[in-house]
Amino acid sequence: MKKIATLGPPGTFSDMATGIYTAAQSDTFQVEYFPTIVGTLSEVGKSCDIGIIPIENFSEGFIALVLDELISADLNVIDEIILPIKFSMISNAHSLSDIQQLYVQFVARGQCCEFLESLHNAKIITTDSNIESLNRFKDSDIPSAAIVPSTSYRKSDFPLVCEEVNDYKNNQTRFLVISKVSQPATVDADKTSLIVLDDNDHPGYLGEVLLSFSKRNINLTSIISRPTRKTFGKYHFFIDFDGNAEDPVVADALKEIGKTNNVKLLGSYKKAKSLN
Ligand SMILES: O=C(O)C(=O)C[C@]1(C(=O)O)C=C[C@@H](O)C=C1
Repeated sequence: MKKIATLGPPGTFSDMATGIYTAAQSDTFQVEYFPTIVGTLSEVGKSCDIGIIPIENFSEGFIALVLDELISADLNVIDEIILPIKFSMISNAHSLSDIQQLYVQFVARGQCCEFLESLHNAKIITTDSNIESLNRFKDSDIPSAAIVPSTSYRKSDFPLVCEEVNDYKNNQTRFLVISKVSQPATVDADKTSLIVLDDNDHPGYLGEVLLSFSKRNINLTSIISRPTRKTFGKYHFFIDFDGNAEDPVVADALKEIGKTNNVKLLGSYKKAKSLN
């Protein structure tokens, strides 16, 4: 049976995305849980065949540490999933002003800023996953709280619950399905991801790359830079675009870009439907 790596403990949003992915596959999978996002990613191709990793939140943008891992690791993107994200705050205190400490996952923190700003007395403790936040809160013996997935608790178990504490009602996170082994793109693959590695910085570097897409009428869906960490002013570019790398027009664009740049093709896959 194939093994699939995801962020644990069970009940994280990553686990929910994993459930959606596995339900749509003909293969059966055994889910393996890891305590951190980077730890999950690093098990892909080792103890696990594939992994499900959050890559982008609707309001917070891309998760930098995932982008950085994709630059250095040799991994392929084979699918994506978009999930609605709703958070609640649960507490063993009776009023917000009594809360002394609050557990929140480091990406979730940025999605609940307005609510967290309103808590003046609580020390904020960041965690690696939303279910770690839940478990550490349950173990605490002082007035505490946690920001947790809205599906992860029973309201009647806690004296204080605030629902939908996420800043944006329509909050969503995009997850990537990652594989060590490259797979032939499915026939319905209509989106491609790549990284242009900054090995050949020169005037017009980015402009030339963009021109290769625009003159062929290829629509970019995102472009994001990450520093090379070698010197200021040098960046790698992550580009997502509509189209399959095997489509002759796309293949032609990739060939042109590859002549003067070091391109890391991450893969072509079926674009997930946005939940708007
Ligand atoms: O902790 C979880 O529940 C996760 O699956 C991680 C994660 C993330 O890091 O983006 C997933 C979705 C939300 O954006 C918040 C947390």
